[in-house]
Amino acid sequence: MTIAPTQIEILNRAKADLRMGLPVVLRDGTDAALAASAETINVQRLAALQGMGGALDLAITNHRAATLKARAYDGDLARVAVPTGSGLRWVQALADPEDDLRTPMKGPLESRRTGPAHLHRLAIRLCKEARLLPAALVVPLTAPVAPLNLSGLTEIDAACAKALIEAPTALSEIVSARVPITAAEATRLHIFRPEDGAEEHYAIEIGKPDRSKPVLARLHSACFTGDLMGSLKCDCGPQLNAALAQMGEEGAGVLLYLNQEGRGIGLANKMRAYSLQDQGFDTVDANHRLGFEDDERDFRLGSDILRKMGFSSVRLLTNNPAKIAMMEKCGIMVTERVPLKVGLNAHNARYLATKAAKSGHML
Ligand SMILES: Nc1nc2c(ncn2[C@@H]2O[C@H](COP(=O)(O)OP(=O)(O)OP(=O)(O)O)[C@@H](O)[C@H]2O)c(=O)[nH]1
Ligand SMILES: [Zn+2]
Repeated sequence: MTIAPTQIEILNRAKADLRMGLPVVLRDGTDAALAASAETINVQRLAALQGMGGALDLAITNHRAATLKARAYDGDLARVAVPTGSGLRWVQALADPEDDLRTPMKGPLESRRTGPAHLHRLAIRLCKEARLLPAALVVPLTAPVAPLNLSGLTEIDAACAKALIEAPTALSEIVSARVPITAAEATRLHIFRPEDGAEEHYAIEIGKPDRSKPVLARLHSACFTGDLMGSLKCDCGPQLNAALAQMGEEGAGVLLYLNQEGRGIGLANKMRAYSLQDQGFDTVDANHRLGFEDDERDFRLGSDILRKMGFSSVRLLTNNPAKIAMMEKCGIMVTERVPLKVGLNAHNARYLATKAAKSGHML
């Protein structure tokens, strides 16, 4: 063991760099590129990337490309050539759909069809991991680009990074303590910390559930607006309270509070999605216009925490069949689905209907 950072630590540094607007170096064998977030880059750094003389691309997902009517020759992504002289506003208008309806004609956009796209794909993935808009500026570092002083920039080995991002995150329990709550006085809160330095996740254990029997369980994804503000746009707050109340009544249960805000896109992007919903798009289309999949969550976290707590089978409080499928795939047996139908109101009726129609949620 040396004191030098591990690949996973370097990867996390890269996410922080992207959030600050700093470019990172991506290397894969002889291929190398400089990548930066389209959302956070500033005028000076954009000018520096343009001054390198290489083929500067804006990498966007196929979903964002479809909205912009840009060709996605790489399947899941498009490499849109950044025309000489384009400024920060051009880049931001392509990355962020906020003004799409006001200024619909952004083109003509020219997508690159030759050359490799794997570093562009990784750059988009890193932006998503950093909870930024999934749009990255990418410029090759191979000749004929002007030599650049890269000292101090975080350098990532692409193959390593890809494997690390795809692997389930290892979590360990840091601490647990008694927290009496309205739903049940006998409640403990457990804190689980991922080894990659990312956000912690919580388990609320009610009573002392028998580990040899299926436990009444809920995998609840963080919803700041619903859980804390009492937002009427979704059903999260009432679901959270109803689940805890049912566990309290039965005297046992476990609610995992997973920090996957906005189905894994982060609160800032969820607010962008809400702004699009105010323009008339539904919850799924809003995610797509931003460049995301409908659901970017990783439910492997949930099965890992349950296993670490000694549970192997659950009675799952959910209306989402994807959660059941994922639990079973990850080796947690779902002996029963317990429906959780609360919180319907005039503001969230369309949202819930969309989830039923497009994401297979059970009404
Ligand atoms: N991107 C996005 N996320 C949203 C929106 N509305 C709510 N969310 C998020 O959706 C997630 C809902 O989480 P859950 O209630 O655990 O999951 P679910 O898929 O609805 O499944 P069940 O509630 O178990 O039936 C939370 O992370 C919310 O922050 C939206 O319009 N867009
Ligand atoms: Zn919510």
